[in-house]
Amino acid sequence: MAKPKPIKINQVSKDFAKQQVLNNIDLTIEPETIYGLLGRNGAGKSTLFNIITNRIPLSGGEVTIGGQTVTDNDDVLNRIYLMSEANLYPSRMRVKEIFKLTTQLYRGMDMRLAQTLAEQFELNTDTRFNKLSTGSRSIMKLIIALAVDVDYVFLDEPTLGLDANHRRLFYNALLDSYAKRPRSFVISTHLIEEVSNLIERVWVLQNHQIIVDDTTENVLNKGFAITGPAADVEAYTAGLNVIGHEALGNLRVQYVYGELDGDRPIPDTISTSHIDLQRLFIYLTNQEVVTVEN
Ligand SMILES: Nc1ncnc2c1ncn2[C@@H]1O[C@H](COP(=O)(O)OP(=O)(O)OP(=O)(O)O)[C@@H](O)[C@H]1O
Repeated sequence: MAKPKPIKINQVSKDFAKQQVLNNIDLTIEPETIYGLLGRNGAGKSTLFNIITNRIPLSGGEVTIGGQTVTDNDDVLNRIYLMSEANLYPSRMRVKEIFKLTTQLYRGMDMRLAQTLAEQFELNTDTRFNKLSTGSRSIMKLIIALAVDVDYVFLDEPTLGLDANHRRLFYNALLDSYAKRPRSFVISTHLIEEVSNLIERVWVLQNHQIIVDDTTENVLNKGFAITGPAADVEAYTAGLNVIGHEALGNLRVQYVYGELDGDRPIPDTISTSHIDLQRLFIYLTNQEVVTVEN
């Protein structure tokens, strides 16, 4: 089967009344790649997902696949699945009926996988949707997202309401399913450390724009903690892209995003180490103005 065409997000903007949410977003979603979309509460993650999947209209720009717009285009929309908090199902419908409905709305669904996952997650498929707990609703939607036959799956806070065991089960099921049938997943989440081993590419949405669009590996390689006596640390980090700092007794830690200056010798009093994605995200999104060199 030929590889699907990438999704291109070109200069996409969105305003709600007078409130600007997205400002000229440019992104490419490649086939068979797992992305993490990170952003603080209200940054616009769900809005971006809703636009890409044609749930809401955009205010400017366009979203295309292979040159075709996604707007009201069923031919391309049936290759894209959005799992979100919204409950779109008839409330009295049973889980197994919802699975069947999904096969009709998309190109199909791997019913055997859906059944296996339902057993693993202990979801009774005879239960009516309105009788499911919050966690069980999430589980049902996750099962559909993993079993539906599409090229692009958008997961908007997929683990909402799931306990730690179920979250682990889901991450494993996602990787398993991806290995058997590679396709793209775009995951928005606040549980950054839990997905950092899963995602190949990181997007950070902040101040209406994408401020990071890079491989997870590159992003992690660019994040440093520089620790030592305050005067030495400040002298060493002068001119570098400092995104945050902390005082630890007599020591100071400055967090840097970007290249360290290779020509500048590191004093003996200073230690440098890499930082995790969660901490990097906190500092990148804590500031009014952030300079990010992609
Ligand atoms: N239908 C709507 N009408 C008006 N404003 C909206 C609408 N949907 C979203 N917004 C506003 O757009 C902004 C972005 O919301 P969105 O839900 O996309 O953020 P998010 O990044 O998904 O947030 P969270 O992490 O809290 O779920 C918020 O200020 C929200 O209040």
